[in-house]
Amino acid sequence: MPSMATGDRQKFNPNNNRPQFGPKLLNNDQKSDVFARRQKIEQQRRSLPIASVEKRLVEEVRKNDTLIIVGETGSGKTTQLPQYLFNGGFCNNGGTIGITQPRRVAAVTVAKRVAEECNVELGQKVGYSIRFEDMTSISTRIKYMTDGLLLREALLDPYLSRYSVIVVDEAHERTVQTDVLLGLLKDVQKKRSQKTFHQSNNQANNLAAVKNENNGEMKPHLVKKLNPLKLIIMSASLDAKGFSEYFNGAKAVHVQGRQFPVDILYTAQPETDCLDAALVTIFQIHLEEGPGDILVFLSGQEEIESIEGLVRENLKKLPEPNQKLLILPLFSSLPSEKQLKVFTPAPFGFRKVILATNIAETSVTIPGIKYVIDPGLVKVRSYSPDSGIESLIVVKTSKAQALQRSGRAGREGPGKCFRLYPESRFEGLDDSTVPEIKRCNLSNVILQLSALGVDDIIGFDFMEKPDRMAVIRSLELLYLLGALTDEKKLSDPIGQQMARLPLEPNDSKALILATQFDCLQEMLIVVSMLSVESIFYAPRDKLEESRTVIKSFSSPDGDHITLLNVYRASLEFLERNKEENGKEKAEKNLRKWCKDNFINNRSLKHARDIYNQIRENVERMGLKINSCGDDMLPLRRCLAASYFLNAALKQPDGTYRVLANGQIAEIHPTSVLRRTKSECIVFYNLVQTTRNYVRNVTRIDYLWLAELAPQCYALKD
Ligand SMILES: Nc1ncnc2c1ncn2[C@@H]1O[C@H](COP(=O)(O)OP(=O)(O)OP(=O)(O)O)[C@@H](O)[C@H]1O
Repeated sequence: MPSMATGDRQKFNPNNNRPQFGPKLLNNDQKSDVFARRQKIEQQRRSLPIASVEKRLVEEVRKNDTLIIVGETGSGKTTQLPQYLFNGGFCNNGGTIGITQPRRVAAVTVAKRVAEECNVELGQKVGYSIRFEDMTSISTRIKYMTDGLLLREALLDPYLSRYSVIVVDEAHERTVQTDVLLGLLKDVQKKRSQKTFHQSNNQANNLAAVKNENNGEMKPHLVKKLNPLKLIIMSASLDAKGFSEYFNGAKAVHVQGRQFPVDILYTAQPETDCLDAALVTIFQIHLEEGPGDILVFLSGQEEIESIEGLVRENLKKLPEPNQKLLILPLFSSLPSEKQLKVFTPAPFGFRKVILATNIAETSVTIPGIKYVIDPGLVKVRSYSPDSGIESLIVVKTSKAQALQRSGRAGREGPGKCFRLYPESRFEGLDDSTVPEIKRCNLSNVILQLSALGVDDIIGFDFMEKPDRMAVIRSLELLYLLGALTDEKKLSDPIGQQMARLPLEPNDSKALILATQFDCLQEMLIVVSMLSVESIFYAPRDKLEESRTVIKSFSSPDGDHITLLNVYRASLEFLERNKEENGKEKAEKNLRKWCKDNFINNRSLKHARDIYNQIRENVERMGLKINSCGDDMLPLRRCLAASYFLNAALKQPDGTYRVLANGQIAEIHPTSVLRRTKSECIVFYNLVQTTRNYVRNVTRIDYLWLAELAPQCYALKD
């Protein structure tokens, strides 16, 4: 899957686009509301466990260049520490306090809260910056951002000289980005204490590239002198010892106390059907417990949408007064404005039920949540360097994750967490999650590090080294794609261009090549459609009907072109409707069109957003956006030229053998080529369930491989 940042794709420049407000004149009632809210916030802040150790924490940061802070969920780390440091003078030289979060939604909502606590307009003293959305200005001193964004800033400024302090929050999550960032920050600290500056050619190139990507704008910042970088690693559930060892014996402090108690409840027996257990628990809470909203953790969009349907169905069976349940999904590919809906209070008399993936697991405070339902499962990436198979698998959470999940209750008052498994299972869980870097394909990480001037990946100071075989496999892939030179340096221009696209290397290569095959317009659509989960949906009770309708889009050449057909048909429908009915009505009609055609409207909209975003990227890179019209041959050839490592040949028994590694797989039942007679195919991904399945498949000519990927395939005759 492409590593696409999600959410609102609008580029936002607060200084240009924000409406200018004059002083707001409030009437007396409004004034007293504002006053009461300010008093409530002040009182809340004073009662947080962290408030009693403010002075000590500021002192510890002053004394130690690196500090590890561990404190209960909800104790006030994320919202308060940056304010304490600001008040403690850590921005006096014009420096900024940067706080990284593994997820966009946390960066945005926490920044909003802290701006409110500081009584400032968001984007001024307090702001946030996530990919394609920058809510900061030259006066921003407390800046929340994703860890990926700080990595990109490092391309621009290898010293991270704008920052006096960097706080890596939720470090226990150990995402790939966090791990790369930790290694990089360690190096930046060293460089800043030495006060020498060396800019490699690579960094100079990247600087130019990123400057260009930001429309040539670089925000000025006011650091007069480079002080040592203060680094704070923070979480409620991290292995302080491991982090301390990595940071050369850095000091760890523990903030004691939690704000409100959370009752943990377990089931007596293991549950065989987690979705059903979650459904029953939602209604049990709704009918038997007091007021308060419910947060349910589910493993993915599909589970969320399926339980959403079941809750709605069951709700209709309840007597009228009990039907006041507001169901809100929350997953990463949901557009930002929809994600943020969960943070607004439910209408009077209603109870919110938020169906979320683990994006709601850390950092966020969702107002109103009193009950958490935790089935104890999470979807994670898994990668086998031997087979080259990367898949998403559902596994048990770690203890750290269970703790974080229960910590989403008890933030505004006492809460309850319903773990849908017996207590004995909790005892057997791993303490922490296996770092993502140990279980994912590393080609993207390598590309990122190469762009940062790190050529020796094996020698890079990772907290935990990735598997050597996985590094070798990923280097091989990048080499075969032409992204790396023989000296393992980023190639120019292919590697440089690939590093600038927010996609997996195969997808970036497909876009770069597409312009040569005269089909960039089509490839942009295909890559965007492949970036989202489940475009089609087939309700259990309408299986036959949905199959017939979906068939009308299908192409005998395969799934990529089928997806292209869906996108084109929806766009044509939308444009025609806009002319006749205006934008708003057209969007509404499109929703109905999607429903009638068994297409997931949310996913389609997300694909449109991604399309606009990547199109902007490739335009800035100067690639010519050309189209092959209705002739699909160039597109198929381009797919073969980019996904050549995912080529497979039909076996006499009807299965397929992946040419690059000999894996045997079947075409997935959802593919339009399921019953194909095609001798040779390329596929987008290989998933492992009870069997190996290849998904998103296109028919190609075997001979194209030797012609288009001679570095990998040679003809014997
Ligand atoms: N948006 C918000 N609305 C209402 N209260 C909030 C909001 N954000 C934070 N709070 C309050 O501030 C408290 C501290 O939140 P904060 O995120 O700083 O805690 P934390 O220690 O970082 O927690 P975690 O480890 O779970 O991220 C919350 O428990 C809640 O009471």
